[in-house]
Amino acid sequence: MCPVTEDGVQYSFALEYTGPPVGYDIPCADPVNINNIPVAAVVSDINFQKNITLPVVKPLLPPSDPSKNPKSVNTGKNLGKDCGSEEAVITVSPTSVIERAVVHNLQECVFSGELSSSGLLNEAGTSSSTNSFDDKSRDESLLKLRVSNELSSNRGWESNESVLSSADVDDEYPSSRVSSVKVSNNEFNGEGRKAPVVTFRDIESNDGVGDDGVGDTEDRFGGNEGFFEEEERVLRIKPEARSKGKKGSCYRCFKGGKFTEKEVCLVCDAKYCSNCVLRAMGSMPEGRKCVTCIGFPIDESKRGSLGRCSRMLKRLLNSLEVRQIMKAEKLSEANQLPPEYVYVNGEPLCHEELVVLQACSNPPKRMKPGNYWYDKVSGLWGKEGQKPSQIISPHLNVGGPIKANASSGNTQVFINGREITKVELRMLQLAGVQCAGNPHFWVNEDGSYQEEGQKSTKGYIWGKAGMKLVCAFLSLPVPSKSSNSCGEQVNSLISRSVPDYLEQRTLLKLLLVGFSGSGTSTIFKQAKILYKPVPFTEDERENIKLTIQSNVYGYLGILLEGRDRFEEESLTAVTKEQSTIETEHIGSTSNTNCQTIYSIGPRLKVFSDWLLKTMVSGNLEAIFPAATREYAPLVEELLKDAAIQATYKRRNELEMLPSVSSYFLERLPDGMAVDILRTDYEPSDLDILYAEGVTSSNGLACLDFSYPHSASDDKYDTEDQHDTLLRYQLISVHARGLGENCKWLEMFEDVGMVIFCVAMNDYDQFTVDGNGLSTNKMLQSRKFFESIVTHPTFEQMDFLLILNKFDLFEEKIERSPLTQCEWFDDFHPVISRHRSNSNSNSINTSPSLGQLGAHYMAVKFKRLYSSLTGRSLYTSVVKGLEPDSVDAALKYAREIMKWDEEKPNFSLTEYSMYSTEASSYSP
Ligand SMILES: Nc1nc2c(ncn2[C@@H]2O[C@H](COP(=O)(O)OP(=O)(O)OP(=O)(O)O)[C@@H](O)[C@H]2O)c(=O)[nH]1
Ligand SMILES: [Mg+2]
Repeated sequence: MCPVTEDGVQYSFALEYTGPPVGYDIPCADPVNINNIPVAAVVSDINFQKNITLPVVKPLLPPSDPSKNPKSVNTGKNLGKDCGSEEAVITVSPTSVIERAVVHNLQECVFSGELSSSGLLNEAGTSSSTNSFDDKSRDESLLKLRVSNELSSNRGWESNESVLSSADVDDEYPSSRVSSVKVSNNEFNGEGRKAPVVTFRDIESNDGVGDDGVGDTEDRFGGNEGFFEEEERVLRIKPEARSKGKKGSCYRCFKGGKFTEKEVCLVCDAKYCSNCVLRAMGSMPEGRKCVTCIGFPIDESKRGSLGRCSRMLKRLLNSLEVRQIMKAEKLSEANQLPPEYVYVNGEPLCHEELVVLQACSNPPKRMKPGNYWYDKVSGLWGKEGQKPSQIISPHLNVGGPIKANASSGNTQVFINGREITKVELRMLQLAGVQCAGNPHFWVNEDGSYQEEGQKSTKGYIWGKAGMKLVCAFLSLPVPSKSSNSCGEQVNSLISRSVPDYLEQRTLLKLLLVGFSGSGTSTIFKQAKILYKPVPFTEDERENIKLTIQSNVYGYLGILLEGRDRFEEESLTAVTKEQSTIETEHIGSTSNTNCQTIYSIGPRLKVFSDWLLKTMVSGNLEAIFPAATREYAPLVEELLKDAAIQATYKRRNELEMLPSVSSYFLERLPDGMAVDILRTDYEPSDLDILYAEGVTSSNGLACLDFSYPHSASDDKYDTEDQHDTLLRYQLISVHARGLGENCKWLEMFEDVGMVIFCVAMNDYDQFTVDGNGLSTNKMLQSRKFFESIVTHPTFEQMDFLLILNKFDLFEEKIERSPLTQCEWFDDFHPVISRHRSNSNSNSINTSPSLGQLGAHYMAVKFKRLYSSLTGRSLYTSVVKGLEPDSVDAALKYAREIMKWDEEKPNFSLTEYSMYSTEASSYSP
């Protein structure tokens, strides 16, 4: 049969794999399925001059390539296009799957090549077969496409397309528009050594199809059961969208440009503007797909966006419709992950195995096509070549036996037959497991372990206090509560008709870092208060209360010290004055019992001396909280004493008194923090936020949370129901906790984004650096920022910069110029106090000096970041301790992560535009 096109030129295709043999365990008994041949490539849309699109091949995650970014893959697109010749050579890497082969404008094409026993297309004529995966073979290989032309005449794809574009909203799916692949595997034997010929045949071109192929085709397609016989299989090929309009325009009306908001088809990537989307996608029984794409599997790179509604749809449809469409998108059969795309311990899954895996009580999160390893005894689960990412339900009968090198460990320590990674070894060591002598451990799902060959349990890995934190720090999983039910009821699970795909929850990690005093602990506490129904337990509140009370004692101590100093200074001044008077009036008696405004009575003096002595000796913590009860009346008296009040007025001279102390010391109308020191004191949320030392200042803190659904989210349309299902983890780690040269950062490689905090009011403050030199705090913050953003672990990571403490900054910049920091020496704002904004009628909308400063600072960091990484930095300003401000910043972080998932749909300019737009100062 001759493949023919509209222009009368006939083509035949030969696809050959000419690279070195590579081994993928695709069983050869598997029917030859073009969807499942891991040849590699990444060719998207090869357009020959004759308007033929040849195989569209999507990357499958290579076994040891954690690269999540499909953009990094060479698409070979231009190669095919520019070539325009009759033979195109496309460079591909041999670790991908031909997902779609689309033939436009042509009625049939033949893919000829050979499958090796490992299921690979191999150089035609040779029958090499390899089962082992050889690293070298992963190198770029060549895939040859040959096109030869003969003459013929027939109608082609273009004429189809005109039918397509007139498709009406509720049109039934026109099966005539389905192309099909006819796979002939009669030459295919069980060993796969003989070259099968894969024939692609457009359904309309079947023998005897007349010019008006549409009606014919429907009949043919309706009755295509007959095609599924032993000898031949007919498979659908996904439609490939091509816009006739200019680049970036709507695929239906050809209007608009790159920046027009568009909805994307999950299958063919066609993009429609808001005027066309409902016409092109109809009632969306399987979610956002063109009417013509219904029934086709989705583009795997879009799996992450399943069920995540766009703003456009929310505008166009009512919420019930949106919910139904999103539900259909997640649940419809055609959209489910094809089991054969998931390899577990080197074996592709079958349908039942995938169901078992997804329906178990603790399933892998967000499963995507790829290669995974699974330790059935402990339930440890991870991507091939990587450390474990999760502990799923154990004892599931899926995939093959685990391989020793499954996680590419090189520690010579084994768990259930797998050589563990360095991080796991570190975890074992921290858990107190003896790892000397290259032991082989047997670890059960409850964490109990024993050495192979021995009977007694030596201990419990995750049982030790603090192990959860250690694991969180090392980004290692811990057993979830649901995973320790021993033995899954596999059979009953298989019989569950619909696996609960909705429950595929994921944990998105946000790493919060910043230089000392930048406010990370405060943001962490804010997140707790904002997103946890019970932010602090009774015990925690009691501890916080004690912390705050001891802080206030600390402030009091600083005041008392100050008072001593001021009193002494005054006395010296007075004595000096008196001695002058005395010399002037010789013979008068000297009076050493001088009183100053800083003097206190003897009783208070005794108490003050005792308190200072206790504090200096570091015993305050010990006598606390007894002190609160016993000395409360004395403290109250002290705080109200005129001498202390006078000292407090000169607080700017007390370097040791942190500015936050004003919050606690000035909270009452009578001026001092008396109520705090009472035993019945209950700290408010704001007290907790202001309190120093509530979260560990050295180490690491983790917070698991979900963003609650709030009314304001609806208003701004930033939230969708699905988000309340997503779990997030905020990991706060102190600069000190990262070790020298941030060496611990590599433990956070699986975080979704990094939030970096900078205290804006640091610009005129100094601190002593590691070399004992006094350095500007902002410059130190910048240095820390540089080392984090350039750390190899975070190469592809998104960064959100939080410019913190705007309230303090705004107040400070009015009296202390920003140029005090040498990095900001070119800040010369032009302030017009009564300039009206050209965009509004309001008077005096010009930004304040603080706002200009914040914007300037954001730009400085953005420039620095892009010069270091070539990427754009997201920024957000946190106004102060009001919850709304931190809430906005953390929700912004969530939005960024959402965009990240949809990144393939964004162009760089669109993306960076978002970042600039969204970065705003809250005032
Ligand atoms: N006024 C004001 N104070 C803030 C803000 N954010 C944090 N603070 C205060 O700044 C001080 C330091 O904040 P922390 O959150 O402890 O800073 P950190 O980065 O954890 O600091 P270390 O752990 O000590 O390195 C605390 O007393 C906070 O109450 C803010 O936006 N406005
Ligand atoms: Mg802290």
